Formats: sequence, structure tokens, C-alpha cells
Amino acid sequence: MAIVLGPNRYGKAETRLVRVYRDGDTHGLVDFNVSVALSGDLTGTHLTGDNSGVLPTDTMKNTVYAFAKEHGTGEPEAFALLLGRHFVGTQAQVHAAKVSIESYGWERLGPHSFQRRGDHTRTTVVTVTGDATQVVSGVTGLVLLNSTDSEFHGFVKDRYTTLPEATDRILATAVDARWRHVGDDTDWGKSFTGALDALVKAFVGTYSYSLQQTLYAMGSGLLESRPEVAEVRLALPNKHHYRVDLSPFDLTNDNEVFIAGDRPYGLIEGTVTRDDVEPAIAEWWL
Ligand SMILES: O=c1[nH]c(=O)c2[nH]c(=O)[nH]c2[nH]1
Repeated sequence: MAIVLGPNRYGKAETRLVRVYRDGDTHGLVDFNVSVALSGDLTGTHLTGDNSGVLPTDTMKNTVYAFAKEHGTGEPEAFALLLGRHFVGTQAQVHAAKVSIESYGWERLGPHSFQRRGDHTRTTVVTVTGDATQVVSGVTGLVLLNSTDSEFHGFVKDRYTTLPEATDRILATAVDARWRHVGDDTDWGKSFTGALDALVKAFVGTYSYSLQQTLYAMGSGLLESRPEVAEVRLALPNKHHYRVDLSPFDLTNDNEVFIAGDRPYGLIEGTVTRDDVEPAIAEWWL
């Protein structure tokens, strides 16, 4: 029996970067949370503490800030590619870089005034190796609700089933979606806006018999409208809304008064993919 070092990586997580673009009195604002993880020939530091191949995580943090000044950020996918290629291209012992960015939206209130948009976060995860790149874009925390056009019935019943069949219910979720791109050279801003639009449109436009059905409609809607996307992964919490029993007060409740449930929640997860695309080069499940 021998003990060996398994897969490993290291990096600086959650470097918070705010970049102001000063164009006279009118400023632009970019707000990122950048995480870098490098892997490669790092056996020495693990087995003997030989750090000769270790680029300090502090340097990775500095590189994020310096690149923001030197190159500007651009779209999150482009900035992640720039950083990933830099680390793999300049450090021979680094064989793969994974750069993840959360991008927070700010709405303009004036030439140099902004309001943080609280409704969703744009994400990207870029993997760069010596000969391949993989770009994943996504969104988290996008809360959507249909107050009707949702049913759930015909499900399995065993001795523990108490859930009543529903022919009219609220369907609500907080979308956590990621989509893997076919290539690495896309109009990232336009692609993201289009993908988000497709997800929302499918949620709104689907008469739903299960959140699973809505998940598939959202994934396939995105793929149908965005040829640059290979594969979509969705994690959809079923944000349950329970109809309140108002009969003790001699009141009817025709789907008008609900308790918004917190926990537990159903969690519906799935992948929707084209059947003719190259496989992923790195794991990218949520
Ligand atoms: O859309 C739903 N899918 C389920 O699998 C499920 N299970 C459940 O209790 N409610 C729901 N709703």
C-alpha cells in the first residue's frame, strides 16, 4: 500500500475588483469577484514543502488588479480568458487554470452614480489548458414566479404521500443556470443577454405540469436561440407556495393567499445538450 497525492489545485479565491472607467465626468463601473485556481506540477510543495513551482496566491490577486488597469476588464468571459491564458502561458509548471468570475450589475443613476442591481448575478467559469479552452457562462439568483399556468398531478403515491394533486398552483424558482460555449470567441455581452432572455421567455411561456418540464423548456429554449452554446445545466429550487386554509374564518381562498415556504424545497437539476458537440474538457457542474 502506498499513499499518493491525488488531484489538487490552488489559487486566490474571491478577489473583489471594482474598476471605474473615467471618461470625463461620465464614469463606467465594473464589479467582479474573481477566483483563480491553478493546477499542474505541484508535487514538490505538497510532499516536501519545495515551493520552487509555487506562484503565490498573493501574486494572482495582484495580477487581477494589474490586468484591470493594463487591459481593462471587458466582459467577464474575456477577462477570465486573459487571466487564464496568462497563468498557463507564463508558468511552465501550471498545466491548467480555472478562472471564475461573478459579475454584479450596477444601474446608472447619473454620470457617476450607480445603484446595485439586486436581482441576479452573472457568472463565468473559464478553463485554460496548454491546448484547449472552455468557457462557461451563467446566472444565479434570478427569481421567477408564475402565479398560474402550473399544475402538478399524476405523480407516484405510496403510503407516505400526502401531497394533494394541484391543477392550479404558483410555480416559482431561483434560476441557477450555466451554459458551456462551443468556442472561445463570442460577443459575450450579446450572448449573455440573449441567453438570459431565452431562459426567462421559456419560463413565462411554458404551461407547466412539472418544474422538470419547465427546466427542459428553459434549456432547450436557450439552445434553440443561441447557436454558440453547446450545453446548458440548470438547478431550479422549487420555491413552494402553500395555499393558506382560510376556512376557519369562513373565507374562501381561490389561490389568492399563500405562505411562501423557505425550507425544505424541491431541487430540480438537469442538463440539456446538443448531441453533436465536443465533450467538455473539464468538469463544470454547478
Ligand atoms: O414540479 C414539481 N416536481 C416535483 O418533482 C415535485 N415534487 C413535489 O412534491 N412537488 C413537485 N413539483
